[in-house]
Amino acid sequence: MSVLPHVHVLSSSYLDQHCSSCSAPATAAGLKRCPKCKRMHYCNQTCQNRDWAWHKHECDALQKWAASAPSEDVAVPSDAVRCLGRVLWGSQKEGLDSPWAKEMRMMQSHRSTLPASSFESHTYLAHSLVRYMGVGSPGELQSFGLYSVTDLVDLISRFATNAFTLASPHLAPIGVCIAPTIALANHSCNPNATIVFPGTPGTPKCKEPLLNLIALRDIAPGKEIRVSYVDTTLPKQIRQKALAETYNFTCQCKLCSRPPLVDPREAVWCPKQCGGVCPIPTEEDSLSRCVKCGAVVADTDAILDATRIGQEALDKADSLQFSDATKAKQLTTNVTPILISAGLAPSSHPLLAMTHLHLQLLISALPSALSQENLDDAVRTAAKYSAGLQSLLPKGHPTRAIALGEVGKLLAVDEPAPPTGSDPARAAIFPPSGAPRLKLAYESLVRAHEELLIGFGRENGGGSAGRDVREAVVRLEKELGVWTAGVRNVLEDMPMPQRAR
Ligand SMILES: C[S@@+](CC[C@H](N)C(=O)[O-])C[C@H]1O[C@@H](n2cnc3c(N)ncnc32)[C@H](O)[C@@H]1O
Repeated sequence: MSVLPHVHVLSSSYLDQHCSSCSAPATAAGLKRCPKCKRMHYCNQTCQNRDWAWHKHECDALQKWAASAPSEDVAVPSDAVRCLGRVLWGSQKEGLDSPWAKEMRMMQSHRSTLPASSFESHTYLAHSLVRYMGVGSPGELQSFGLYSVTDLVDLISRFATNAFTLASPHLAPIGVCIAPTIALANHSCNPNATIVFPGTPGTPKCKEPLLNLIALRDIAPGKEIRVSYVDTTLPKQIRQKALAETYNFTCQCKLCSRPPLVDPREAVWCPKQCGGVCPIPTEEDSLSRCVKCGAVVADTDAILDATRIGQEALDKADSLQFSDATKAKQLTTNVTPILISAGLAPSSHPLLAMTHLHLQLLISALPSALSQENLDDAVRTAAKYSAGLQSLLPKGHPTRAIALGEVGKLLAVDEPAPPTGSDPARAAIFPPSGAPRLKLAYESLVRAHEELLIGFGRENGGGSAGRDVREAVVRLEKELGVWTAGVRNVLEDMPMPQRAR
């Protein structure tokens, strides 16, 4: 199922990097800036014209907001405020009794059961929205269908409960959107479907950003379609907290109510190194045993300390990654070994999230510092991240598919200084060099392509990410000279054979 969201906006930091209409990234030709507000950017006149129905209201509001802003940092309202602004102008444009406006109003609100933790953020959002809309009195809100403060709180609660992250075809979060039909899907931490923006070839720009609801496995007729509202690589406690705070419910899915004996999200290696794993000890339950050999984890304090330090470092590095990438990389580089030496399994929190952040930092630094050492470091980190995800997410999950593609793409980068000579000991070193490296790149990309076709839709060719990987595979095939019919079949994008009924 694929739909165009009712409204979508880019986050402030992406306004000059993506088109505000179709959300495509800037190409070499650059983007055209709105000459009035100087905030919104577009691919071309067509995209600008298409967005004008919204932007004509927004443009004035943005200019007034910027004029009264105390500093450039806050010269553009948050994406939540701009998205809500578009909801209100949209309701006026379409008509308060239009199906568009009714669908918006029918989305679930938690106004009457709002947790105290959301009072402050909702109040702040309400004040910001009123200021952004330039509304001087409550009466002026009536033309938007808001007749009381209760209606305003309802609007904000519906937004908080139903908004989706607008993501790039490679899963980078770039904004926020509302699509009432897709918002009907309830949550599970082990979902049978996923929501992506694949970027579809041949789709006119006026149809983008197209949101796709994609089945991750066969769903029997009558069975409920469930997606995940939170990152399912996180441990139960963190998922449950986020679900309670933002969505106001306690998840009862199988993963939450009947978790496995050892959840790979919260596991340490056996202290006797038998190959088994033990649950991460907690303050409340410090006795932890290996599920395979029964060995007891002795130094529980060291594990508790390491996970606490890891979480703090992760939060800090996360907040620094764009403003001070060097400092963020220092943190991930220094703290990752602490987590590893405490025995955390690669799929465990916060090691997996730390590995992911470290990988992003390594990849963004590569173009300016491409050395064999840096490239190999990035390959190793990508492989660790991908391996961690494989024990948590099902085959074809978009996050897992993208991560596997990253491994293949990094392995396929030309080696700047491959080792010379024929040292037999090198055969055991990861990543390999020369032809074995290309072969590994090829195998990873073929597997990634297969998974991208699932996670981003076979009919979409796996989306932009699937097409990128496919092109890389074809290039490597030529390089490796492996034009075998068996391999080509994998890439034919042929529909899967129908199951026997
Ligand atoms: C995006 S809406 C989903 C559609 C909503 N159930 C409806 O009928 O409009 C999110 C809200 O649905 C409810 N919800 C979603 N998944 C749930 C679950 N697994 N268990 C309990 N409530 C859930 C919660 O109230 C949540 O805030």
